[in-house]
Amino acid sequence: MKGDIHFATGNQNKLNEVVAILEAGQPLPWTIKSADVDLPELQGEPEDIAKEKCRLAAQQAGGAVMVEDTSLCFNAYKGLPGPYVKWFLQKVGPEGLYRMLEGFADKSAYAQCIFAYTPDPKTEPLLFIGRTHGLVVPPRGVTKFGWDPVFQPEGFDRTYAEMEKSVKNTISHRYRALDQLRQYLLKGDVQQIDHPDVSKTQEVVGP
Ligand SMILES: O=P(O)(O)OP(=O)(O)OP(=O)(O)OC[C@H]1O[C@@H](n2cnc3c(O)ncnc32)[C@H](O)[C@@H]1O
Ligand SMILES: [Mg+2]
Repeated sequence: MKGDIHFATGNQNKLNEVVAILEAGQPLPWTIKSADVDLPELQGEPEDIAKEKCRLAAQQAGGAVMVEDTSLCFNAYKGLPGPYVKWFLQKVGPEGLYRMLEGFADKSAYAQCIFAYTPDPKTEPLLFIGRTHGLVVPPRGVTKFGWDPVFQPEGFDRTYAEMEKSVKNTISHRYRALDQLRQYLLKGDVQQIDHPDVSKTQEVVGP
């Protein structure tokens, strides 16, 4: 076993999906622990946000850290709301997100997840990007996780909210990004400095 990687997030739904995706695939020789560190909502390009979030999390947590930042990008809006979807969702809800596209013929969008990983607080984070293309539709399904009821992935007649979790977790933006990070960790010669200093950590996936 190679040690711990802290997944820093304040979002329980993300954590649940990350655990389910990792448990369904090839086991990692690391223990993934959740770290409840306080992360700011940064602004800028999604890649820069993920990198900076990872640097800040690594400073707080010490040791190896992964974070992710998720965007929902409307093609009619040239990629917005993108990383700012959290605020739009909070103010107008899933229905309001759909209604933002009412005046547009193009309802296409993509969900994007960027994982950023660093083996220690001094190393530049690496990025792993996953996208799932689809349509923004009137909300269908139970609202359990964010904008799931308004996103219908390409090739499906169901929204993320109407799918079994096990199906979402094999085609989602999060799965696609996390699978690349998993491949990297399994192949890569990852240096590990093991000095976690997070008060609220919890083991979620063991080797
Ligand atoms: O602590 P962090 O990891 O940053 O968690 P967060 O909830 O702040 O998440 P983001 O900053 O990445 O903002 C993404 C927004 O999109 C939502 N979201 C993320 N992944 C989603 C998914 O797979 N399906 C639906 N909504 C999702 C999430 O609830 C947020 O409102
Ligand atoms: Mg956030």
